[in-house]
Amino acid sequence: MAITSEALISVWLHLPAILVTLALVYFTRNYLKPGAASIPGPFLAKITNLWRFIDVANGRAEVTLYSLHQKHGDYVRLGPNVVSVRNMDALKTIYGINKGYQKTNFYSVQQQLAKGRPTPTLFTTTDEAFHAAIKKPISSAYSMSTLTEFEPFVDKTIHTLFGRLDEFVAEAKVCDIATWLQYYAFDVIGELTFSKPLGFLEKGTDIDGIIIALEHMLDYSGKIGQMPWLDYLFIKNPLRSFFKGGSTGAVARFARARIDERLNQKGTSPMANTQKDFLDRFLEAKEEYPAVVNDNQVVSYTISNMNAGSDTTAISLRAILYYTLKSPRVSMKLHQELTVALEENRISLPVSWKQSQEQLPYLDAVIKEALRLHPAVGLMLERVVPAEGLQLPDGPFLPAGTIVGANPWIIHRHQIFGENVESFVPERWLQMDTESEIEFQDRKQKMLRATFTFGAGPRTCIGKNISLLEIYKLIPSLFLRYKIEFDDPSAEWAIVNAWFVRQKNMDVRLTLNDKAKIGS
Ligand code: HEM
Repeated sequence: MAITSEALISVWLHLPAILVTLALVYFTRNYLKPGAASIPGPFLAKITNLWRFIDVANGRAEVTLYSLHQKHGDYVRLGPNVVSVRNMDALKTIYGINKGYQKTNFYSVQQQLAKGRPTPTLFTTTDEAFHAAIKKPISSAYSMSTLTEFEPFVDKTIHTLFGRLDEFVAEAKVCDIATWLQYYAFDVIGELTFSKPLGFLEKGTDIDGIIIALEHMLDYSGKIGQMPWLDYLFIKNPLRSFFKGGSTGAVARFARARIDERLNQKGTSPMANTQKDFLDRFLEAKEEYPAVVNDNQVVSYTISNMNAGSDTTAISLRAILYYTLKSPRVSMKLHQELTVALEENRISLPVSWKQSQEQLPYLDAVIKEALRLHPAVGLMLERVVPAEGLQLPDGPFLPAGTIVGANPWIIHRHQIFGENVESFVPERWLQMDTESEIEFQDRKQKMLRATFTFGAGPRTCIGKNISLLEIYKLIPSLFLRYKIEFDDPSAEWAIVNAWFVRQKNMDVRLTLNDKAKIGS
């Protein structure tokens, strides 16, 4: 007995020394992680993920990472076991088809709870077999060929947006266009998914707190995703689930309500009409693939649409508008292209998808350039190195389990894109006087291959065509209908990188361009 208490006292007396020794062992093991150990990076990042947690919490992680890559080259160590990659050949492997690189637990943190259980979606699942199974039944709904079927939904929302913006014109009021573009993006995705806008444009407000809930979810998962185990202390804490019922997400509530409505009004649903929305297509998938698609999976598809497709589109629209307005030269060139095309009846208002693709090459360059300079996603698209490991070109061998990936903000500033990569130069997407057609196509293909706006590989954005439809129709229509000027031309927008790099403070004044009459 006496011996036991003496031992306990001795441990107690030496506790600080024991803890310090354990911490030293832990940090040293982290520092010496095989493979990653020889990659440069901030000292603290080599011993703890707390470094990247704090960096992301500070809200401009893409800026830190860019300067680290400028300093260290193609590979930067961001955590004991985490490597940011800028080498294009390595990225071909990491995001290659059938290469076995799975998403990391960064994505599990984004899985919302339903009845206390995390529900993986198309976007957030880390299980590749499950991903393939749930993608197959619905991938055709997102194909290029369905775009024209979705176009009337987009037209409808553009009309509603213009109705609201006209009120700012009539009252000569300053318009916070960043917010109205977000309302547009949310209402379009509501229209496309449920044939029902979420009602943001009509009410001019954040209905049911959906936008703020999504913002909180992104703030949380951007940070916590750097140390995913923290999720089990906070949102996925079993005690919290027990006391709070364990369901998260205003978006999920909205989605479930719309699905219940649809199931209750069978026969009068848009399925009976010619215009099929996403929900119709998901319900068709349920009939065709009953073993994979049940009611919960239908809800999950709709949530993926809303969570992945609304903020990202709003951010892209804001970037296009901001950079264009900030450059009088670009504004003028774009304005000229649009007004000439309208006068010659080559385009209508709203501009159709087909017209935007065939008649407006400068618009295309402007959009590509804005999405290059400000991709919506601002953290690494993390993947886990599979069993065979990864030999980095001109770098070390990384063993299985190392977390690797690219941040679109870094790749988009690669020398492949030419000079002045920090500047907004749409012309880099057009043929130069000194360049033959073949040379131009070659250069353009290289830039397109290095474009990560919509991700890359088997987990690339399924909604890319849909968002391009929303963007390529709204932007030219907006510039045709309105003369848009910043209220304070010298003011800068405010940016926060919380996984998605959202912007605020874009006050503009609008005047009506009388020549551009909107069609029905
Ligand atoms: C400009 C707008 C958009 C941008 C910038 C964007 C960006 C991305 C990116 C970067 C990824 C890959 C994420 C990763 O690898 O970690 C992704 C995946 C995804 N996106 Fe988008 N997205 C946009 C619009 C949309 C829209 C409109 C929808 C739905 C209608 C959508 C649905 C999805 C889904 C479901 C995934 C997961 C795909 C999979 O893992 O198979 N996105 N998106």
